[in-house]
Amino acid sequence: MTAQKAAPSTLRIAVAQLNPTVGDIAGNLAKAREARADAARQGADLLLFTELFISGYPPEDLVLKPAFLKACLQAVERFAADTADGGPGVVIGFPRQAGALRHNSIAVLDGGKIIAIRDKVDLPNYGEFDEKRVFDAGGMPGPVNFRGVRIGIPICEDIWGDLGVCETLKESGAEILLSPNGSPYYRGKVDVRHQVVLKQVIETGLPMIYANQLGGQDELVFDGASFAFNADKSLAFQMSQFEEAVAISEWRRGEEGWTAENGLNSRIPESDEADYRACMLGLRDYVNKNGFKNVVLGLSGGIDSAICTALAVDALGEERVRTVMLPYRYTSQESLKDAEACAKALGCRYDIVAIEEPVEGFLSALSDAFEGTESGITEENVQSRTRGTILMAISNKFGSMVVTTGNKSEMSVGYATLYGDMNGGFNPIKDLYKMQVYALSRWRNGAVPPGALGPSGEVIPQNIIDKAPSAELRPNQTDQDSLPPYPVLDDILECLVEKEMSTEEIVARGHDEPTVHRVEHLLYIAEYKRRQSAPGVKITKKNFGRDRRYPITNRFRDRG
Ligand SMILES: Nc1ncnc2c1ncn2[C@@H]1O[C@H](COP(=O)(O)OP(=O)(O)OC[C@H]2O[C@@H]([n+]3cccc(C(=O)O)c3)[C@H](O)[C@@H]2O)[C@@H](O)[C@H]1O
Ligand SMILES: Nc1ncnc2c1ncn2[C@@H]1O[C@H](COP(=O)(O)OP(=O)(O)OP(=O)(O)O)[C@@H](O)[C@H]1O
Ligand SMILES: NC(=O)CC[C@H](N)C(=O)O
Repeated sequence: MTAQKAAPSTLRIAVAQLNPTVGDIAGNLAKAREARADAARQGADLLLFTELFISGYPPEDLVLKPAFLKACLQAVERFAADTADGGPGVVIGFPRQAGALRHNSIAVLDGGKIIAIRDKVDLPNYGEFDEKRVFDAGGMPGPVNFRGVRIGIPICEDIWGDLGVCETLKESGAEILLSPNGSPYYRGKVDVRHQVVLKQVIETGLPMIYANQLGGQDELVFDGASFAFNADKSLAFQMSQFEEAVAISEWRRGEEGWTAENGLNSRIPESDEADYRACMLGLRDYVNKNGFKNVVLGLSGGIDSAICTALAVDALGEERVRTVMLPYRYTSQESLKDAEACAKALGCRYDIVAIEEPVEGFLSALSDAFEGTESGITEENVQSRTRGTILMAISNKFGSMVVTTGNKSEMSVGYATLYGDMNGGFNPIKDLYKMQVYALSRWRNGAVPPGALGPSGEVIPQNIIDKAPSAELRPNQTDQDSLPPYPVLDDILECLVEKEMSTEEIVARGHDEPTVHRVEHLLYIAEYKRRQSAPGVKITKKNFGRDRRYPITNRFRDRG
């Protein structure tokens, strides 16, 4: 008989808050191995990865491919073999086939083997999540005996829902909870997560370590900000937001169970900074993970293209950003001056390509067809489409992705031209209302976020912030000619989009009834445009991606 090992009184647990790439199984395994070497250097006994780390989260329909699941399992088996070295054990997420079922799972690796597998019970199926589509729910999990410590491993939504996963783990003997997460950013989410974890800590009387993924994946940004709470509700540690890290905490077994204090108490940024950094990280990862060397965008002298340029330079560095001013006869001297000043402040390339000739060429080609008609929006859209064509030509010639710049207010009411300024591969400000664009521009002029590659100082000239916004598609045009003032528009939109309020309730907030009805109408009739729009970073609880699935063909109007 082998002697029973005494249960340890300390456990050093490392959290790997890393940026995997969806589908890059070999790359993610290499990253995991590096993290384990780092954790070993820090003296870790156990290393906790985030949800579905091997595949990257969310893998979506990729998990419907048996070959993908097979490759994920092989990667986990290879990683398990590494643990024969006696170094840190590992908790790592991967999608797995189990007979006819597919699970969102974790494997616990130690001593050269997979010593346990647990499956996610509660599959989120709302907002941006679609897990019931591709995964089957696991059975209620029991704790895993890791070197004499019974650890409970609730996977992400298992701690959010009310299926009682944490409670079951406690009842079946778990001493500590380790939760791998793939939790996307929205404004204020760190507090929400703290509250979710605290609720489980209070209900179970167990401490919990919460590990979250980092990085951009299409529209989602995973912001990290992993943390742990002790059973007495004190914060054991807080890791940084928007940055990769492998951080260790030392847990001690006492009369009251396991507690930790590692002193790591990273600053969590305020909302404007957090939103800016989410947009920056989302753009950076979209461009880099999709293999673009550089980006190009139309710089008009307005606020939207200015903040997009700042975000691009911060995300990629000035040498990877090319701006183009595309003036027409309605472009003012002020715009030319502001655009140039902005590019100069950010240090990126600035070219001027006049669009007079191509626009006149289109209009001349159409002159017979348009004979006897009034000049109007059609001709204005030709300007926007000419700009779009030129930007796409530069994209094709130099392999630079076009950054498109429509903010959420414009995307809401269809104030953008299809195949014109809507051209582009990715939109970093798609989920920022116009007033937030102003707020973030002001914030960026006073600060440089950690990890930004751009310069400090006034990178968005003050005049761009102060002047009235205009598309300059006809003489003396301003946005307010056809839209309510942005503070009014944004409030109505937030009520309609984020809060799903009735038009009656919105009017009761003090808004003019015809304006509310008009905005609601514009919102509904612009659905077809949004369906054709480029993806962009999710910042709010409800973006125009998967969070809000309205029909295009829709006659409903809320008239009480
Ligand atoms: N339900 C539906 N399903 C599919 N397609 C539909 C459709 N309804 C219209 N369409 C098509 O869409 C076309 C209309 O869309 P589109 O060609 O884009 O043109 P449209 O929406 O009529 O005009 C563009 C609007 O954006 C404004 N704008 C343009 C450029 C920049 C800015 C700015 O400040 O940033 C603002 C401009 O002032 C104008 O109000 C129709 O001619 C029709 O072909
Ligand atoms: N003269 C121009 N030169 C270069 N790009 C332009 C020009 N006009 C428009 N664009 C491009 O088309 C987008 C839509 O711009 P527009 O001026 O019509 O309205 P906007 O939404 O207020 O944007 P912005 O605040 O950047 O001006 C701009 O963000 C820019 O990328
Ligand atoms: N991946 C998940 O299960 C995440 C769901 C969870 N509600 C979150 O947003 O963090």
